[in-house]
Amino acid sequence: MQTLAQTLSAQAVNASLTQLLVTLAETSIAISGAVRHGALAGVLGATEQENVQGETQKKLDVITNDMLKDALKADSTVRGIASEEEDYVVEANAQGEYLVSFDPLDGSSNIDINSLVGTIFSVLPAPAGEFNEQSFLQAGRKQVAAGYVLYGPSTMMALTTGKGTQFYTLDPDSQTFLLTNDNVQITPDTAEFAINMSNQRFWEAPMQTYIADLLLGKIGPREQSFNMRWIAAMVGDVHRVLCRGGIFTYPTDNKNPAKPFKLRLMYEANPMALLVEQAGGKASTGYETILDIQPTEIHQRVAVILGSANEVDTCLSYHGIDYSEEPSID
Ligand SMILES: O=P(O)(O)OC[C@H]1O[C@](O)(COP(=O)(O)O)[C@@H](O)[C@@H]1O
Ligand SMILES: [Mg+2]
Ligand SMILES: [Mg+2]
Repeated sequence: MQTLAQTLSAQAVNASLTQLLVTLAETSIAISGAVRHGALAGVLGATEQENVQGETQKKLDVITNDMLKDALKADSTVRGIASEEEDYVVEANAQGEYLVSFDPLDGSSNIDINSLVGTIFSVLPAPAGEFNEQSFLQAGRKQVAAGYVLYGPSTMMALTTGKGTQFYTLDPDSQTFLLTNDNVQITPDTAEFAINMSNQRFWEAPMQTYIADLLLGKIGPREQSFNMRWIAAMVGDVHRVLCRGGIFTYPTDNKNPAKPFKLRLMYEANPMALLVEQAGGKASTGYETILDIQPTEIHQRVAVILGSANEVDTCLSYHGIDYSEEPSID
């Protein structure tokens, strides 16, 4: 089986991007070790701190953020970083060619129940000149690489450098990632959806109607039964979609009108959207293709609808309807 470096070489990925991706892979192997030790290492539970988004930080949020920040600052290819757990962008090396945005621990509410968590990352080219937040504000389409590492029963990495999406599995003996799927393909059709149903009353009309039709199953307009899954870690839900198809959404809601979206564009939606598109799927907000959004700030949030291409299209067709005139779709 091919190693990560061998696969990147076969893809003609340049030396500096290869170096950066190896740094990310090696750091995630160290994170995998920290996660595995769980309660034995005293890394479970919350800190006293909040991040810039007002969320209480788990100990592992802080530990994994520091591991990635230290490793990336020490990598000469990195110009700067942006993280869910850092209020502001962090400058790294003046000569660095790349900007890395990351969610060091996705699904952190799962950590104390020993359930799925992961790390999500996005790599953008560093613009010439001054380094600041503005440097990161590039559409997701500009990403030169994106991926996640899932700390599950086995540790797996999904990665794209724009040449399809690949899966690697961490060999626990050699502590190296080995290529286990060189061409991930999302089935275009699906009978499985993922959404946090507890927010139903807060959704906009298009999502209310779309999900209601899925729930009607064979007696509804879709004339088929749909199953539901929700891991509460985007990294786990998107991994399932990449493995066996499905539609995943965290839609707009009005639970808190000041915060209509949950997922973060730069280090959750964009990298996942690139992985999904590179595997033949689609990713949208309902009104706009995620990878075409022009970001306005590093911690901004967006609605996300992604997965099997035909099912995403069906969901989007509900968003084209004027619900003030017509409350339901035939
Ligand atoms: O708890 P909810 O509302 O179901 O939200 C789950 C979503 O929140 C997230 O956990 C946010 O990620 P963080 O753990 O990095 O904050 C997503 O991964 C997941 O899809
Ligand atoms: Mg997250
Ligand atoms: Mg996180």
